[in-house]
Amino acid sequence: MERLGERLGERSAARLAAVLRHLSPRPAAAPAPVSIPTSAQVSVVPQSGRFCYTLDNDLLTTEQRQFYEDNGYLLIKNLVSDEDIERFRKEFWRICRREVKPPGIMIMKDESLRSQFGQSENVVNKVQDFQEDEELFRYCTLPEVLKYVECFTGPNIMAMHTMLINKLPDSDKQTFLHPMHQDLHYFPFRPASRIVCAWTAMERAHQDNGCLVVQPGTHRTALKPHGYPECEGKTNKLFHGLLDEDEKTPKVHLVMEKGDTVFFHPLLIHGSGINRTSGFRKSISCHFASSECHYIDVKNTTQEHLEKELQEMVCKKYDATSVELKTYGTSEHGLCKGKESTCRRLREEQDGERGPENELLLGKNTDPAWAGRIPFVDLCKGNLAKFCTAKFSMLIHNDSTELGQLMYVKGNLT
Ligand SMILES: CCCCCCCCCCCCCC(=O)SCCNC(=O)CCNC(=O)[C@H](O)C(C)(C)COP(=O)(O)OP(=O)(O)OC[C@H]1O[C@@H](n2cnc3c(N)ncnc32)[C@H](O)[C@@H]1OP(=O)(O)O
Ligand SMILES: O=C(O)CCC(=O)C(=O)O
Repeated sequence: MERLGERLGERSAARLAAVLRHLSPRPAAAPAPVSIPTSAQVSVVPQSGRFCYTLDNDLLTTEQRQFYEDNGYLLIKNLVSDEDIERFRKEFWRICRREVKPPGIMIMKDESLRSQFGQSENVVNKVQDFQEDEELFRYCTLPEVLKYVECFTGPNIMAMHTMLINKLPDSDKQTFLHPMHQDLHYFPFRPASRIVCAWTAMERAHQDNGCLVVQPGTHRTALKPHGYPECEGKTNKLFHGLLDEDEKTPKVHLVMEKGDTVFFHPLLIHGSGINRTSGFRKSISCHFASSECHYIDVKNTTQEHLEKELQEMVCKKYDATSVELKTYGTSEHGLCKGKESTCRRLREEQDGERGPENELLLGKNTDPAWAGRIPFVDLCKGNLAKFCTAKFSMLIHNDSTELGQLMYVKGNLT
């Protein structure tokens, strides 16, 4: 498999690893866990009766809680500083220019500009899965963001999916329309109410440049069938939308200033239109989930065809007749430059009953290479876990696996 890694080249290999992280129920190229303390002041037990989408906390006012309960989103003005946003903007430029190449990152170009040589802010619609980019991942660890996230997830938080969207000027209806959808369609884990998206405007977002559009109250509905809806212009691959748009519920355009942040529920129906201005519309976002969430099997659900589409793409892209996840899984240390020892160790841990991670948990790991690592049990006590190995999987067949257990796979973590 190391030969496969060489053949694919660095970029493809990182991409393959990213795709497989989406698909594999087992940890992929595993970075060392990083922990960011949360306040741990939020009760993990939803308050009975009045509130079911927010947890008891000392941050949200009763009105704010009620607003989220009723509408499925909460907008906090001026949450992220200009200084941080400028740092994210600069990092985005560096990624576009390939000055930095964080492992696993996905750079999505505008379809009509794909053949264009080079990459710049002018052709990149979004970067996704930036968990290995220290500067961008700082967004997910900002205390001002996390303190709100906690109100929805509780204190044990996983950063599940990250995006920086750069909605390009769109003169010919070719590009970046986000059809109305529910994010839960992409997530094979539950419960939905312990998942929340934090979305921060990096410049003023308004109707003309394709701000977020939400249908308030739709978080109270079930997950609906998604696919490629008929819409003007081209549809982007893997951008599924509601097959039957909910015409009855009014749409609200979320006009937001730079730094404003909206937190929204994964069942809330939302999307964004095209950018009719000549400027860019940037946002940075992360989907967080409680580490007490568990994976579900998407077989025979409305999410199953997304799984199939992903599998087909992987098979086609890597010229495989079937995706043998176990085989790919063993190649991770070869594919992930600079992380060999970590990956190999985790690999050994998966294959044997006992691994260094478990020994760390048991206090028996004296290897200096593991010094300072945080065992999962501690992550559970009020920390944000940055752990892309726990990245959601569409192929989980064990419907009771906790997200946290997927981080380390084996061992009695309780
Ligand atoms: C790892 C994949 C995970 C996706 C799940 C998202 C989870 C999100 C969860 C959170 C949800 C939050 C809510 C949300 O965010 S909702 C939106 C969620 N969807 C996405 O975020 C998808 C983002 N895009 C990608 O992951 C990549 O760009 C894909 C995987 C699509 C291509 O990757 P890549 O560029 O490396 O692969 P390739 O060069 O070999 O092309 C393969 C094929 O794809 C075609 N093509 C490429 N680009 C476009 C385009 N723009 N328009 C139309 N087609 C396009 C291309 O022509 C070729 O087709 P064909 O020649 O085979 O016919
Ligand atoms: O930022 C956008 O334009 C749309 C984002 C979105 O729909 C999402 O994060 O689910």
